[in-house]
Amino acid sequence: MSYDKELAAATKAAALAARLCQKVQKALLQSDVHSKSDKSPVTVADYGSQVLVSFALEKELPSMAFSLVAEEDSGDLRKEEGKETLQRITELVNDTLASDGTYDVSPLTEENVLRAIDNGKSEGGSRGRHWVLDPIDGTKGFVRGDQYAIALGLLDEGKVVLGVLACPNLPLGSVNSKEPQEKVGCLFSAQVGGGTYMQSLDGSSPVKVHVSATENPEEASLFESYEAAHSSHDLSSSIAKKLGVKAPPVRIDSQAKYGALSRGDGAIYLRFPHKGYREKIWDHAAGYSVVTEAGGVVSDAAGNPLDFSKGRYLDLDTGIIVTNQKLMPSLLKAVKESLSENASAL
Ligand SMILES: Nc1ncnc2c1ncn2[C@@H]1O[C@H](COP(=O)(O)O)[C@@H](OP(=O)(O)O)[C@H]1O
Ligand SMILES: [Mg+2]
Ligand SMILES: [Mg+2]
Ligand SMILES: [Mg+2]
Repeated sequence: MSYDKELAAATKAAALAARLCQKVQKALLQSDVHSKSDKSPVTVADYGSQVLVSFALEKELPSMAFSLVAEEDSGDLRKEEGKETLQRITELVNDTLASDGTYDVSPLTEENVLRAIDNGKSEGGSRGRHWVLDPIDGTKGFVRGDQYAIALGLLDEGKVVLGVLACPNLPLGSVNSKEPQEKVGCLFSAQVGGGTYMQSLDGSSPVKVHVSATENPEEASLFESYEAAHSSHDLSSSIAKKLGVKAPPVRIDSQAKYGALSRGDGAIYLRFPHKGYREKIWDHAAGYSVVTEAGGVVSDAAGNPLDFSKGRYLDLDTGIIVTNQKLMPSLLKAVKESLSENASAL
């Protein structure tokens, strides 16, 4: 089955949301950043991006039954203290729609904005189709001025069938390049059986990308979270040592890691959250599609495939690991050994 229409819609939606995010990141105000009940940050751009993706998907695919599993909800914006933030989001969304010009619509009201955010409340699951959205993945990176991604995937009968990653700050060349890179802004797109393509966010023609073909861990560079709170740097360093990886780890925020891996900038991505953390499907669905269609393999630390069909969370055994087919067996072995020796690192 082809998902061409859905992929085209997802690409448009993510690129539109990226415009809003870029504008906000350039002039981020202290008042734009808030704290959620779990203490994690959320900004006006996370909400604005979710509104635009939800809006654009409905416009582009009016006949498709619409279900969206997305990270943000409107709870805090409906409170008295959220009023000003809601106004600012509504303004940003309307400015972006007007300057983009694709959709000839009257400005959205605050109520439209709240409803568009709440479209993302779906529980997902193993039946039918569900869009899966992280409107800004890597909010901490976004706030710091670093990497982030707008990550949009589609589930069909519990399987990820397409993924789009818009990475506004990712260089078009390798993240390992020693040269300063002026050209930034990449969009990765993939559909099941169709390979992975990268284009520049400002609209160059897509080129097919592949994961690194290296069989030699000594040559493999390794990605992990910038934030040590999101993934144990100690554990990945022990795994890297066992494998013989020579280069220091490359730390970047967000699913931009999956994008960079899909074009061979590095060969391994390790993610080991600290005990008790539950992974959400929107943190991985789009990246999973982009990296697997480029020839990569994604599994949990026990070597099991990821199951996106169980609702908003991924149930998995300690951590997520990504690499190419050749390196996976030795990586799994190193992961198992390191986990048994360093259980306290999590
Ligand atoms: N304690 C924790 N352990 C692991 N992941 C966490 C975490 N707290 C937040 N996260 C997730 O890590 C994501 C960012 O990943 P990375 O470290 O690769 O940039 C966040 O996405 P958001 O930024 O969308 O909230 C969030 O879902
Ligand atoms: Mg978040
Ligand atoms: Mg995220
Ligand atoms: Mg997010």
